[in-house]
Amino acid sequence: MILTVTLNPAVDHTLELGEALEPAAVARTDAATFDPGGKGINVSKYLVELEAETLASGYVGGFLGRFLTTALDERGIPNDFVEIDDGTRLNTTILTPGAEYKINQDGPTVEAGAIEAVVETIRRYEPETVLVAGSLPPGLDAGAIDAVARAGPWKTVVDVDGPLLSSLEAAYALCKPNREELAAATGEPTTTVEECVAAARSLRNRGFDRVVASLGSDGAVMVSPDRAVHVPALDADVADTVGAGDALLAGVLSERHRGRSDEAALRTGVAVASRVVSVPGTGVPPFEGVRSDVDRSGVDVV
Ligand SMILES: O=P(O)(O)OC[C@@]1(O)O[C@H](CO)[C@@H](O)[C@@H]1O
Repeated sequence: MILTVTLNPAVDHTLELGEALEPAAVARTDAATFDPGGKGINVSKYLVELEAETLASGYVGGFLGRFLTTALDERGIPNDFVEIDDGTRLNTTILTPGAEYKINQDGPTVEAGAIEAVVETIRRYEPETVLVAGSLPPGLDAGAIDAVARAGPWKTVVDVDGPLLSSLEAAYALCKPNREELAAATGEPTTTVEECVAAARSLRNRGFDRVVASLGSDGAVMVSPDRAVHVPALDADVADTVGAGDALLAGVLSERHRGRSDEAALRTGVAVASRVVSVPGTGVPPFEGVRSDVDRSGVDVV
């Protein structure tokens, strides 16, 4: 099982507007969705669609927390969250013709000692892999993620921002920075694919067995102990990019969990991400035909 931990989940509110946002004018729309979100939760949503065994965990609280777990139950996403007193946040995406605005709240305060309750939940399910993904809520620091990684025999994967990535101290099976996070974590240039591979190699040497970097329209690279592979992006009609990195990670983790090669895993990740960018917000599009997208994708060993 791949158990995902989202320490700072969100309800994703996505609004599509027919025209640009203007100051001091009321914008109106009938295109609005609410999705259970946060990076680990999204990965679990995509893993279910890829028929991989998963469970979503983390903290929830308040009426948005209740909405989130109810929505996951209704959508058949296995979940077991720790309840906290403060309320789960609402994150907003506004899509206008040609522009994407994203506003993320800080989230509820969580006491440092509360990480033990999440660790207890993880232990109950004996997962092979644990993914910790997304921002930390106020009250927690990198030590909480290291505590999860050190608490059991599972492989731990992380998808966190650059400064947090560089302050982790435990051993990790994989991390998935985007281009900016890779630059922030290493202080190295990441303009070209070759520079991203070099930066990913130096990040590998700091305690991450594999580094998968999502590079937007340049696709993605994976640097593992013995090689580096690059898969270019597939053509897609992009509604928005929210959740693209989570989709890439879900594709990679599902295939690696099935014992497939790094190339196969990265090609699947890129194919899944190209599906997810075609729908607004963090809803799950149909994944039929994703295998033939994988066959269409190229791969270079770099
Ligand atoms: O504020 P964080 O935790 O960094 O990111 C949260 C978030 O933007 O990430 C997901 C998309 O990747 C969304 O579901 C969610 O709103």
